[in-house]
Amino acid sequence: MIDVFQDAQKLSLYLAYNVNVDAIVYLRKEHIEKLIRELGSENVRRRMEDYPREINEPIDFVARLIHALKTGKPMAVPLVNEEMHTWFDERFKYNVERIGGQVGIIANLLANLDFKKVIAYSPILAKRQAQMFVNKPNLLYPVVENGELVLKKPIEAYRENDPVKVNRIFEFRKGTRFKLGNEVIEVPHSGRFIVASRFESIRIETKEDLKPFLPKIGELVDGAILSGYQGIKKRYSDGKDANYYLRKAKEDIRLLKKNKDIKIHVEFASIQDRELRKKVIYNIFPLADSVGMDESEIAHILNSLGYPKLADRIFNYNRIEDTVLGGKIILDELNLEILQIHTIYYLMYITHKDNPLSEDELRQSLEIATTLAAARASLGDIKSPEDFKVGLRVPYNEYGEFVKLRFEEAKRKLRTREYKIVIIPTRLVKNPVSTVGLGDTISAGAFTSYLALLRRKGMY
Ligand SMILES: Nc1ncnc2c1ncn2[C@@H]1O[C@H](COP(=O)(O)OP(=O)(O)O)[C@@H](O)[C@H]1O
Ligand SMILES: O=P(O)(O)OC[C@H]1O[C@](O)(CO)[C@@H](O)[C@@H]1O
Ligand SMILES: [Mg+2]
Repeated sequence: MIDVFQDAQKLSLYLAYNVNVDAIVYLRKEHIEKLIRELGSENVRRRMEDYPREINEPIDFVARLIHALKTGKPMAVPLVNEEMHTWFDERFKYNVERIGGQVGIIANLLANLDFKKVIAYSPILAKRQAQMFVNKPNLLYPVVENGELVLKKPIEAYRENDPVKVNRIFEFRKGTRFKLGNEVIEVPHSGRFIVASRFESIRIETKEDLKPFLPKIGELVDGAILSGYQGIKKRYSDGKDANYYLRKAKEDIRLLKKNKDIKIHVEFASIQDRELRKKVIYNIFPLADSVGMDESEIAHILNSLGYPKLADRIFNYNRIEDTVLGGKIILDELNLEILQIHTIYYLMYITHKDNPLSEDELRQSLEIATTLAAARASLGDIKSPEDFKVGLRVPYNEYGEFVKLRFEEAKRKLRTREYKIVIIPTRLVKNPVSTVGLGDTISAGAFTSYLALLRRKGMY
């Protein structure tokens, strides 16, 4: 496995579009009970039934937070009311502020793992975000100067007037118990609840000056990891809309592939609005080779594709058989080369039978992914390739054998002949430093090792 990891380090990657500041709160029982007291347990319960899909007022936040705590599922809900900044800041002291967004997290991870080159792009780059990137020669931000493409360290490329985007992350821990009225709730899994800022000023796009250089950037790298589409809004006050930005996003992928047929991984993230979610899936997935997502997200996607019952089963029971079935549907309907699903207890790849990698190789790639996540969960951050070993010391979760058994059962029940499907149990850290970004870490490890394995076989 180490040799595959070493081959992956030789790769160069392009990343776009989101770099945020994650302001993290470690949620305690007292925080939760105080919020419930402030807003009233009956009000919270009622709003939980309404299931608000964006945060406009405090009760929306508390309702969705409690829902996430009750299910123990990773969720993200957009914050659309800028006036709520003060409300949050008066109530929470942020324990940590660190780089966030798929680009921010994956850029620092790959740069610290000594990958050959990481070109990280975000349409906004304020000083605060630039300072959070690791300062290493292999992590660069693309700018256009005198009509030429120049790759600079983020700290030399930030723009004074760019907005800073702060997301609030609520880290919750398994076993936390609190009362909602007479109901005692115990959090079933550790995870994170993201309050994702969605404001007019931040557009998910490649700025016009850089756009003509995307084919050149494609030539410079071995693959691209794209994410951030979840930040597109339905409509903007200047008349632009989601269709406009998605058309631009499709153009970007075509340009990146224009001079060299690089593989594209799309890291999916929660999109609450059903219409928007559907648009992102139908516009972007068909242009991607590989897609990664967590268990809430696969359920959301299946809902959009018209499989609400299967979606509910996956969300509520996380059964392997259902995930295999759902994964096959997504792989086929959107015609992906490979789909990677990360859940609390297992990681899964689904590809078509003709994928050049063997099942054993696909498993190795997932092993690298979970090892990196375990290292990050143990240490908080991966600072050097040496940290990989820390992940290797984390044991598989206690349901490891059960996972394998259930998978064999699922394969017997379902038609799987036309596919290669592999599964591994996660190496699960009991008391993670934080969980936000572990999925991004898994997907970066999985996709880059997948590319490295293809390259070994002369297939890429
Ligand atoms: N304590 C932990 N130790 C190791 N891996 C973990 C731990 N908690 C979660 N993970 C892994 O991280 C994944 C989280 O992915 P995801 O929800 O996409 O997070 P994010 O979007 O914040 O990166 C889980 O599916 C699981 O595989
Ligand atoms: O959708 P947004 O606002 O770019 O935020 C994505 C969020 O997902 C993460 O990248 C984790 O996957 C967080 O670091 C970040 O806050
Ligand atoms: Mg994720």
